[in-house]
Amino acid sequence: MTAAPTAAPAAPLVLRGVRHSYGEAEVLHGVDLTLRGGEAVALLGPSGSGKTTLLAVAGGLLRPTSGEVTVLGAPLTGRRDEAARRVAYVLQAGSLIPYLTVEENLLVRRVVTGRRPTPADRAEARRLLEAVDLAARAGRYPDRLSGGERQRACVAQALFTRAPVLLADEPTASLDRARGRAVTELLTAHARDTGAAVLLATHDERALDLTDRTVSIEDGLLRDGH
Ligand SMILES: Nc1ncnc2c1ncn2[C@@H]1O[C@H](COP(=O)(O)OP(=O)(O)OP(=O)(O)O)[C@@H](O)[C@H]1O
Repeated sequence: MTAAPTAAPAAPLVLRGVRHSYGEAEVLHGVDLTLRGGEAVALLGPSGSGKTTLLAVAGGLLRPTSGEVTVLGAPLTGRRDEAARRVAYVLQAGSLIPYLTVEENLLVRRVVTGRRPTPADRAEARRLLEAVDLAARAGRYPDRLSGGERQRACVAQALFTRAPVLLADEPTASLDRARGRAVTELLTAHARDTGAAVLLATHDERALDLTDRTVSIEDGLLRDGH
């Protein structure tokens, strides 16, 4: 037997032949997608094309009807998997806990029960809140934020987890052009600086020049963009 060549490190996120159906209706028809570490990829497609479904399958929120998803080489079979813990999510519906302040909503993502946040945790939470222009809102509760502020808090929350895979579903939907670009820039810089793979779903073509690559989805099928 010959020795196996040194294996390249597994890609942060790989989807192979992923199909998904809601009842009888198949909405993903065999998606193949690989995200490399350090790249930010835009998933562009019109409303109803399958972006949210693809992200939900990639994050373990939905099981594919067939095909497979791996995170750093480990199979993802559900939200409780070890693999799923390596995926951070910016959900369209938001993910802020209402009885925690904005800053606490970040800290709770990484600081496990029983451990107090360190000064370094707090400093990083503050740095991220500053990056999304929410430093002045750090002590507020989510119900006292605007829709755009909530969306930016969710982005900061996902970045704070330092997960190697970050999936963001329309993270700029409630933002004006300048803030939308700032958030896209932040996600791209996060990929570059931390080596994370970032996939952001959007139907907004205005910020595509900021990501490393675009893949388009139409009627549940991918085609490579630029
Ligand atoms: N829970 C569900 N049950 C049945 N069909 C669904 C469900 N969720 C989505 N669909 C259908 O699956 C298809 C893809 O929906 P999906 O939400 O993934 O698209 P999208 O590209 O994210 O759209 P949008 O940009 O409007 O959020 C659509 O035809 C939608 O009607």
